[in-house]
Amino acid sequence: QQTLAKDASKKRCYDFLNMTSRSFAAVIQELDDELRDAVCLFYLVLRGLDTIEDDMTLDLDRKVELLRSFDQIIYKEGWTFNENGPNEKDRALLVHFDVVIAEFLRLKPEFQAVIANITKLMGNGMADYATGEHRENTSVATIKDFDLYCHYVAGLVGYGLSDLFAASGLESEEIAKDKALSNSMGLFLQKTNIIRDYREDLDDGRQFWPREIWGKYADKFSDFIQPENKLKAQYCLSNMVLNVLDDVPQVLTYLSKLRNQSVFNFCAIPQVMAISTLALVFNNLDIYHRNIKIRKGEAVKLILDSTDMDNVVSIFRHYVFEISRKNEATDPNFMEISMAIGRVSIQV
Ligand SMILES: O=C(O)CO[C@@H](C(=O)O)[C@@H](OCCCCCc1ccc2ccccc2c1)C(=O)NCCCCCc1ccc2ccccc2c1
Ligand SMILES: [Mg+2]
Ligand SMILES: [Mg+2]
Repeated sequence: QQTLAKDASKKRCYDFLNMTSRSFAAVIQELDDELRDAVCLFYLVLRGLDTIEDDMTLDLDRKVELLRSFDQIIYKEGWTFNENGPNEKDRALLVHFDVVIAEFLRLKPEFQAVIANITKLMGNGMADYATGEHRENTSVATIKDFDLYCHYVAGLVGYGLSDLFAASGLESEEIAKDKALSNSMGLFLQKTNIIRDYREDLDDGRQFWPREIWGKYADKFSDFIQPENKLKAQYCLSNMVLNVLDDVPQVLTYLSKLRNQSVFNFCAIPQVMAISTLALVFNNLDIYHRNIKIRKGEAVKLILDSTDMDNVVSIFRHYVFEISRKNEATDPNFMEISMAIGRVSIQV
């Protein structure tokens, strides 16, 4: 009877994984046995934390209390949460979070420790950001703030994944040593999403683009949706893409160190989706009006092709070339973008 109950709650966790993630559920489920459950629970715990961070209807003090104590909450058997607003997209995960906690507590202690440590760092980072001096319109001031916020919400995921890869024995301890490489794996994904999500976040009253960049092109963050600001909007966008290109060399270096096939697929697929998305959004003013996504057919092709380093390198070369083709000489960022592309091109 016990095993039946245990299998049922594990199955429910994978149902929550498929419910809360379009892009990561498939690649997580392809991981080898030694890693699959740990990475699934790592995702669900952090998605639960992010569901609290994203909820703008929560009282700020209540939000901060939950963010800073989430690393202890995941040890509280039976804990659930139903204070999320009705429109919070993943509220069901927290309503049934006792199932996630029960499975988390069945992981090897070493995996639990990695997940709890990253949860503590991310929860406190999110809380610091939510209560920081720029709290009034949750805006990011400098490029340094931008890198720090993305480190909290995504770079730390890279840290934790590298630790899990090493702890599982499927990758060497070496992969977890170079924190800058693990950080870039998260920054590249998160920053690309932040560029793509300009309009969705603006409508939610949130802005993650650093004022140090967009302030060069407009007085207000929402100015870019006005047709008369088309040119400024294009230059601001290319400036944002330039900032993201900095992480490409480290992403390729990290991927080249992986040895386990299932880990490589898991790491490479989100990165090739991101470089494809980056080429799509570059000089594409539609991002100021709607959420654009790469076509399904292209995504499928990328997934099938991203199984070895040579293919991944040529996929990056293809999209970096596409960005250079779209790069316009009249753009004030033209030279910097050409040089950033040059730095990547000598590597791919
Ligand atoms: O609400 C949403 O749907 C989007 O939320 C974004 C936000 O609120 O900014 C934002 O929330 C961030 C806070 C929660 C992070 C949850 C997460 C994501 C992916 C994982 C993959 C594997 C294991 C654990 C994972 C944990 C978000 O989901 N951004 C997507 C990019 C995050 C990338 C994380 C990441 C970092 C390094 C990686 C290295 C290799 C493979 C996957 C990687 C994945
Ligand atoms: Mg979110
Ligand atoms: Mg969030």
